[in-house]
Amino acid sequence: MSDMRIALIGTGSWGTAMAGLVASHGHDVVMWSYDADPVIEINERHTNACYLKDYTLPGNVTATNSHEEALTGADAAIFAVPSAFLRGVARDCAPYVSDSLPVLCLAKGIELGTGLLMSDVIASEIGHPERIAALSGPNHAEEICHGSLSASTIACESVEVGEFFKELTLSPAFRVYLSSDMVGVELCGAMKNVMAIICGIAAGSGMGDNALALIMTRGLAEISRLVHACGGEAMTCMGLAGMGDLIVTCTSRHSRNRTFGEAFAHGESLEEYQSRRRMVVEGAAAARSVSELARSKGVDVPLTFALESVLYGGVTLESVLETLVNRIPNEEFYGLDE
Ligand SMILES: NC(=O)C1=CN([C@@H]2O[C@H](COP(=O)(O)OP(=O)(O)OC[C@H]3O[C@@H](n4cnc5c(N)ncnc54)[C@H](O)[C@@H]3O)[C@@H](O)[C@H]2O)C=CC1
Ligand SMILES: O=C(CO)COP(=O)(O)O
Repeated sequence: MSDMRIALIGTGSWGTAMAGLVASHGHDVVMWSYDADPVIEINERHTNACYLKDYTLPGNVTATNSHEEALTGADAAIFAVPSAFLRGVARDCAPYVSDSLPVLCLAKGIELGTGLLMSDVIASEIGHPERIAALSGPNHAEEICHGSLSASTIACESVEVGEFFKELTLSPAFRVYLSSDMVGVELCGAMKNVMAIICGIAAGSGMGDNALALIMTRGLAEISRLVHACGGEAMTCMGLAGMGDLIVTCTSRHSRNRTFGEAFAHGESLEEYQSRRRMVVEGAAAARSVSELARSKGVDVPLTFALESVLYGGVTLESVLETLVNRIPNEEFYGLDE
């Protein structure tokens, strides 16, 4: 793979770490930023301290606020925009994306109102879904930018496109596995954020390690039921995008979802937390969109429904907990038959 020019859409923490990873392989990376400040900082000082502290980008990474400038002449595009903004950003990029450009999606979420995966949101704006891949796994940007060992899964319909992005991102410290199960990989990425908020709330409310293991395990069961109902493979839930990402997001101090849950248990609102951290808590939006998708498929996702009712239904934590612990336990693996 000779040196290429890669458009990296988004200058948040994951976009910045991924830009560094790709650029370290010798490719020129042009980042598109929604905000003006990161463009000046990246071009003048090679840092993006608001999103990634103590990290210096390689010199072959530049930034712009122009979609056209980022995408013209690109050999591939990587979308690293929070899920809530992805459709609008993809729409603005569409005029500059050629029909055959390979595209990699890093966003984790489900679109409210449509139930679409993030790769499908991009496809509905730029067309040609067969050239779009999704990368998901236990990948906190704060560790990857410093070369700490990590791994991820790239899912794609096209083996050729999957292999292309694997080669673009693979390094000894960043191991990349391939999958053809886009539904499983992307749904896992959206749903583990919900479980991480619930784990944060549990920890912040004083529950112990047994309770956190219970939430992660029953969370994985409900993730598997929805993946299966949507046509994905339950085994994907056992992989990096499933169990791997669930563990890291539910336990890591870097996780915004987990730390928001803890802050919420101590009385901070979603709005207060997001403006304090200048970051998006995607599990909060996913509690709603995943619940909507599960209802449309007739799938039981009690933990997700519980978070939805606490965040948006005015239900108290105490009453939701009482409902959850008074449910009569079912067969451990119900809902996975044909
Ligand atoms: N941070 C991480 O370690 C990881 C993040 N991800 C996923 O990557 C995606 C990007 O997340 P992060 O880089 O963490 O974002 P972030 O929370 O660090 O940054 C937020 C970004 O959103 C941009 N933004 C704000 N308002 C906007 C608007 N109206 N339109 C467009 N952009 C706007 C900001 O400029 C900033 O670049 C998310 O879907 C996240 O789940 C996945 C794996 C790891
Ligand atoms: O997806 C992530 C880690 O893989 C990021 O998780 P948080 O959004 O909770 O920080």
